[in-house]
Amino acid sequence: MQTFTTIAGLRAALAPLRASGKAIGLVPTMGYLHVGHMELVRRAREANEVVVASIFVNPLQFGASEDLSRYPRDLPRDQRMLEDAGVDFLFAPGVEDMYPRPMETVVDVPTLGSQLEGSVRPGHFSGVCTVVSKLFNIVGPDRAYFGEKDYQQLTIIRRMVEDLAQPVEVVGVSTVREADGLACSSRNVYLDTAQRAAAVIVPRALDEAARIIAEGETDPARVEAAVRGFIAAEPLAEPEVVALRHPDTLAEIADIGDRPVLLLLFVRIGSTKLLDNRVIAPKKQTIAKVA
Ligand SMILES: Nc1ncnc2c1ncn2[C@@H]1O[C@H](COP(=O)(O)OP(=O)(O)OP(=O)(O)O)[C@@H](O)[C@H]1O
Ligand SMILES: CC(C)(CO)[C@@H](O)C(=O)[O-]
Ligand code: BAL
Repeated sequence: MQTFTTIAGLRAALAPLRASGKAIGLVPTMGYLHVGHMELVRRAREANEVVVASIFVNPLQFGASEDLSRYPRDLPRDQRMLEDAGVDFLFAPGVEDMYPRPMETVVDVPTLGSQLEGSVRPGHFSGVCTVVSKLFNIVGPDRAYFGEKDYQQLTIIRRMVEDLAQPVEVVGVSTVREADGLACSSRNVYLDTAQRAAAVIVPRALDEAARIIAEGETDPARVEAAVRGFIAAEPLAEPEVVALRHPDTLAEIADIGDRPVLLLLFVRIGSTKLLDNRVIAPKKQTIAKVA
């Protein structure tokens, strides 16, 4: 695996491969890799002749009071993991490589990006769209891989690619979990022992919502209130976003009919944000047979 820190270096390495028609898969990350990231890499490796991973802790997507400076970093360890997984190129630019001048141009998907997680992280998704667009321009991937754990991010990126006709196929990858169900996440290292034990409330809240819906509840507000209460019963957990939405558009839903619904959770434990979600299929109506 070759590591590049400059845009020009990576472009020069990829140009002949692209010219000879090789399919390029891109896995964008912020590093401090875990098995969830490695699943994205595995999917990219099985479908593309060339795999590029990127590691860049993107300042544009962090608010002033967020964890940019303490975000976990371990480049040598990440390099070993990517090399072992058969990645061809790692792009690990510094801020000065990626943004030699303050960015004047931004990419924004404002309606989708200002709600849910965006309502508690203003500007976050614009920062994500801007850096992901720039990575697409640098790498020119045929396919790019993103986790369903960040469901709103994945939805916004799909919309950006469609709106701007960016020539890349966006591939969503199922969430990889710890043994107790907690979604793997780089920020899980922030949790102390008590917080880590409490964090299991997040996947359990998804189970609770599925149970309530399976029992026949059709009012989204009642499901959301019950799930909020379920999470808040864990003293260390603060439910910031609990929302039932349309799985494709993230639009609010008036009632839970016979279509699957998406439950999105954004829960704080101490200062750590945990994201999770599940698409829940409602209870099948049993239709009485006419004799
Ligand atoms: N558990 C997981 N399963 C599948 N994909 C994941 C998982 N965790 C992260 N990803 C995906 O990996 C990519 C890079 O994510 P990122 O580097 O921010 O990691 P993260 O663990 O989500 O970090 P953070 O804790 O900062 O949210 C994103 O597309 C993200 O959705
Ligand atoms: C897609 C991404 C790498 C852009 O910085 C980041 O938001 C992430 O890690 O999910
Ligand atoms: N995984 C999403 C990146 C972020 O929280 O900034």
